[in-house]
Amino acid sequence: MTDGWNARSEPEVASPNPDGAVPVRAPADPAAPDSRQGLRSRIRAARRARREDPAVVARDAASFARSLTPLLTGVERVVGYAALPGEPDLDVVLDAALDRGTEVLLPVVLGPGALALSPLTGPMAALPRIGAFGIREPSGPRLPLEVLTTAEAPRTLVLVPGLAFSPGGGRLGNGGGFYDRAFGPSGSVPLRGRIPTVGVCFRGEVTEAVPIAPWDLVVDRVVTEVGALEA
Ligand SMILES: Nc1nc2c(c(=O)[nH]1)N(C=O)[C@@H](CNc1ccc(C(=O)N[C@@H](CCC(=O)O)C(=O)O)cc1)CN2
Ligand SMILES: Nc1ncnc2c1ncn2[C@@H]1O[C@H](COP(=O)(O)OP(=O)(O)OP(=O)(O)O)[C@@H](O)[C@H]1O
Repeated sequence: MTDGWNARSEPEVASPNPDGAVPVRAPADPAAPDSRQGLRSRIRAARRARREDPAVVARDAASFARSLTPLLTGVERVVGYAALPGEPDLDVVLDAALDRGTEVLLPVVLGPGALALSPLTGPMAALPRIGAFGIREPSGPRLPLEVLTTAEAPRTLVLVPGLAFSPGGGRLGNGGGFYDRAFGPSGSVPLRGRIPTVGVCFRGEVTEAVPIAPWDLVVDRVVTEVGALEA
C-alpha cells in the first residue's frame, strides 16, 4: 500500500445479498476522487429500496440482534449508534444490553467532524431526533471521547456504522469523517489495539472495493445480518 490507497484495479462485487443484489461495484480506479462517493450512492440507493418493505426491516433487525448479541457477552460498556432509516438497526440489541445492566453510549454530533458520547437511559424508541442529520440522540450529558480510554474504563466494545466494509475491516462511512476523526489512526482517540471495534453493515455491502485512506478507521471485525465475518 505505497500510495495510501487500497489499490485494486478490478474490485470484486460483493457476494449477492440474499434479499437482492446490492450494486457495490466500485469504479476501476479506487483512487479516483468519486470512488467513495460512487460507492456511497449505490449503497444508499440499495438501502432505500430495502427499507421499503416493513417485513424485511423487521427481519433484518432480528437478524442483527442474533448476530451481535453473542459479541456482547462480558462487555460492560457498548458504544452503539441510533440507526438512520436504512442502516442496520441496533435498537433491539441496545435495549437488551441496557436492560442487562450494560452501559450504552451513543454518538452525538457536536459540530462538523466532531463527536461526543451520551449515555442511553431508556428505550431507544423514546430517543428524540435532536441530532444532526435527524439522528436520534440522548438529551443528557455529552461525554468526551476520552472516557473510552481512561484507566477506569470498563470492558468496552464499539459498534461502528458503515455503508460498506472490506473483509479486512476497511470502512466506508457517511462521508463526514466523524468516526475517522474520533477513532481513526490520527483521530482524537485511536481505537485500534486498544478497544475492540465491530463494523456493522449488510452482507451485500461487504466488498474488497472499499478504498482506504491512511486516516480511515479500520475495524477489528465485521458483523452482518448473517453473522460475523471470519477475520
Ligand atoms: N446512525 C448513525 N449515527 C451516526 C453516524 C452514522 O453514520 N450513523 N455517523 C457517522 O459518521 C455520525 C454522523 N454522520 C453522518 C454524516 C452524514 C450523514 C448523512 O446522512 N448525510 C447526508 C448527505 C450525504 C450526501 O449526499 O453526501 C445524507 O445522506 O442525506 C449522516 C450521518 C455520528 N452518528
Ligand atoms: N483524522 C482526520 N483529520 C482530518 N481530516 C480527516 C480525518 N479523517 C477524515 N478526515 C476528512 O474527513 C472527510 C470525510 O472522510 P471520509 O470520506 O473518510 O468519511 P467517512 O469515514 O465516510 O465518514 P463518517 O465517519 O462520518 O461516517 C475527508 O475529506 C477527510 O479528508
